[in-house]
Amino acid sequence: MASSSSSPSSCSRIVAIPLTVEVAHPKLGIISPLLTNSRTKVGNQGTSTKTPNIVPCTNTYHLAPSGRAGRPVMSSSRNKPRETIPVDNGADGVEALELQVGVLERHPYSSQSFTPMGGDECVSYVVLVADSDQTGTRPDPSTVRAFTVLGTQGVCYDAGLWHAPMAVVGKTMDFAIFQFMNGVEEEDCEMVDLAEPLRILLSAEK
Ligand SMILES: NC(=O)N[C@@H](O)C(=O)O
Repeated sequence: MASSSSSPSSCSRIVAIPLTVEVAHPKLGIISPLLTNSRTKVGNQGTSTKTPNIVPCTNTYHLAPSGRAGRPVMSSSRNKPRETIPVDNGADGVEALELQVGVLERHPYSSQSFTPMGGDECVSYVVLVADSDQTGTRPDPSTVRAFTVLGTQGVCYDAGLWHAPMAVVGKTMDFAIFQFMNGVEEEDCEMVDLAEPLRILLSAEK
């Protein structure tokens, strides 16, 4: 996993908002059976509804410098909660939580999807995404957007979208992760250490 540092702009808190299709970044997909469309079909003898192609499964390893092909990889992942800091959010005196994020990553040639296993309707993890800066090689911290995500929602980072490593809050979460990989470290994942951590404000509500 290749990493380098990036100097973000001055660091104020970023408020995380609930993830919905209306507010999601164009390259951030949501995986949920509640998101149906004209392609949704009834199946399994009428016991299921199935919606195909809900998020991209991008593989552009043919563009990778090594020329090594990407192959589909399905992983399981158990994630412990990240440390959060109780803070006064200054608005109505309600205690909130602050999550600090010091690293952003991207998968230049593959989408990456996280599908919870056994999640519930509580806020269960935090997703951060950012666009690249003008060089195209670093995240632009001024574009960071933060979302709280329910344990019943999965997410998909499309190829090249900068994002924080999985940040579970509350209780341990299990995910199935789907992506393409070719085994070349810097082509599978680029990681950037931020000069100062991003401070994400989470509501203390469940
Ligand atoms: N995206 C993220 O949380 N990390 C992944 O790159 C991984 O390999 O787990």
